[in-house]
Amino acid sequence: MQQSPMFVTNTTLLGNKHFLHIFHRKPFPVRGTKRCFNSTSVFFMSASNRHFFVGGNWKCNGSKKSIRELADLVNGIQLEPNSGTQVVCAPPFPYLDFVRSLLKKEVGVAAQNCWIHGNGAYTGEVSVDMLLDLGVEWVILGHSERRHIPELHESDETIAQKTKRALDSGLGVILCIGELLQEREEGKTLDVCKRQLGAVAKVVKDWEKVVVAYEPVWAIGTGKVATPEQAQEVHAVVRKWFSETVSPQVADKIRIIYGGSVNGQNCNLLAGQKDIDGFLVGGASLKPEFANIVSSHSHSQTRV
Ligand SMILES: O=C(CO)COP(=O)(O)O
Repeated sequence: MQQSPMFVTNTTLLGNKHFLHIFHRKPFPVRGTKRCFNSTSVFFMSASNRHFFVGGNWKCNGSKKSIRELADLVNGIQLEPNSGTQVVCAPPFPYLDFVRSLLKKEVGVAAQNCWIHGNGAYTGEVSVDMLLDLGVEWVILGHSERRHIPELHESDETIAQKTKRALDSGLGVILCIGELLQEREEGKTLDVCKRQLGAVAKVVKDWEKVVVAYEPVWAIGTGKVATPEQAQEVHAVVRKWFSETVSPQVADKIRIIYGGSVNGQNCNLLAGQKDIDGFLVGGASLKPEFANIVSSHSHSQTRV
């Protein structure tokens, strides 16, 4: 005889993440057993209420045709109800307006850079006011390509001033930090990250609209992803730095996301780490696997 379905739920805390466990009776009891439940565990909220954040950094890629296709792909991603996951796409400057008009409103748009000053006689630059005028909500600052490509070579101080200008005007900032391979090999990873953050902390007091992206330079575009343990170690130190240097409240609230060769395969393990609150994705954000990365927080510890 078929039994009526029965659901039992409870919740547990793993790391900083709450899981809802749903036990459902199998349609037919296994012979000789009375207990016959399958269980499904579903991640539903960070204990600290940090919503998962996934940014797609499209870098210097795209055409009107390919960007239209990519926007269709992003619009097709089903954001899990109540997950609070935030998705933001960062196209090159000339496509910002086009992308804002194509993407559904739940998906944010970020610029990949902004000018350090306001409007004026600055040939070739794009001001924060212009970004706001286009409905852009975020800007990526301090990306390693802007710090380290010799023709660009932005300093910690320049990045800090840009961050201040963007925040003062009401934009959110995805602030990238991270060490070069040589710096990692010399054991300087944590010092480099703290130095880069420290420059910003000198001029920024309100961190409400900042997401920190830890992007080890050796992992960017190389296929050499940091292990979940390597990333978690740095994220934990960064959070501790916020607690000691800014405040425990900011440390608890601020999203620290990981970037560097994230793809549809490695995202779940990374997303399961206590202090990894999302991703900044380069190459894989141009492909269908971006959808897997967006939903990785809910699969990071799912057991069926
Ligand atoms: O630079 C990155 C995101 O900003 C990461 O790039 P990849 O994901 O291509 O390694």
